[in-house]
Amino acid sequence: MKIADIKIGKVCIPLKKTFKTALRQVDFAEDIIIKVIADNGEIGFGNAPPTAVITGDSQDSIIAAIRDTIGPRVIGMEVDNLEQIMTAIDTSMLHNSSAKAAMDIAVYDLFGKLHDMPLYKLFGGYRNVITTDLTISVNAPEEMVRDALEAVAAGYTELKLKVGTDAALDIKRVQAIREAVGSDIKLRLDANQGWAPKEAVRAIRKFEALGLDIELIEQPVKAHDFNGLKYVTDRVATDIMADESAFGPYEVFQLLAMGACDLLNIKLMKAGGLHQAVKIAGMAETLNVPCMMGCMLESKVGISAAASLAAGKKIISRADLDAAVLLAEDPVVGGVSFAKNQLILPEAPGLGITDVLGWQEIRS
Ligand SMILES: C[C@H](N)C(=O)N[C@@H](CCC(=O)O)C(=O)O
Ligand SMILES: [Mg+2]
Repeated sequence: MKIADIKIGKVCIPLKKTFKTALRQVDFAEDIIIKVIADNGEIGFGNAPPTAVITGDSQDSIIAAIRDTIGPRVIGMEVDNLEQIMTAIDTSMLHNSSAKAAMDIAVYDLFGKLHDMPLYKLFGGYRNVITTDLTISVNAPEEMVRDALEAVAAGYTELKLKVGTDAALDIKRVQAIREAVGSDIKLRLDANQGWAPKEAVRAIRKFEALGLDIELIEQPVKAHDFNGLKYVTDRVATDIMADESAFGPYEVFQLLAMGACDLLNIKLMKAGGLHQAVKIAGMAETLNVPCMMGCMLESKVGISAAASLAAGKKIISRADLDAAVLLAEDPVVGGVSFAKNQLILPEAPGLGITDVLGWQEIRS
């Protein structure tokens, strides 16, 4: 099976509710979706949501990288030569991790189809169901309480609260939500780089003093500030997770060598795809650093790929794979299915995806 053609398209899906973090606010998920077509007609699906504030990748940069640089490198290659294709993707250009991830996901989908195996089994098959949290956007405390209660009523037992806009208000937000949802619901926080290191330590010690029982805190400080992240990790009892700092395997290696965090959030769009994410999981497992599989605002193509890796690997013990349920519509046919807060992995080969409805081809 050889890679014969690559088609690039996009979907634009409204969100059920405005998504707000300390970094950005959005009402639509824009997702570049590629179809990598093999010479026997089989299609591998991949995706890349442009999340410029985190990855630096825009819609135009993703399209250009796939069309002009990464795509031409892999056309004609044998899907069975997976390692060679992955090297071609990785060495095709610097950065552009989202475009690389799209190509990597589509090639893995084809590889699974070629070998008639679902991707989660190919990655180790540790489990076939995973539990995801649901993200609560940062808003006024009353609105966040309403959203949190709605999520709990819908069956979510783990909530990821977005904070990081104002430390004093963040304390009120988290306190109000803990009071409303009770002690059985797991609360994790994501500051999306919003605090300065000392401010983070003060806020987290306050959460601890108030007995708010926070499971973990994601990315308290700026992505590049590894020393600041370590400063926080060393001074609080609550577990600290690196997200934006833990970009690809090299950054993760540095963070782990420094002991700068307690946990890692792995995302395919930061790592550059499944192949690189496997390297991160391997380093984490070696040092017994638990991982969460995360996502951007993306369609079920990327969520199915991320869930496949998370289900495959024991060290990926947590999931923030809620993007597809934040969308008002699901244009993806097949892939993971949802039952309340659980993602059920498909037994069909590859990602188990057969079509993406409303996909508009981009021609240049
Ligand atoms: C969607 C997911 N729950 C999430 O919060 N992901 C990112 C932010 C993604 C974005 O801004 O599109 C995160 O910071 O963990
Ligand atoms: Mg995060």
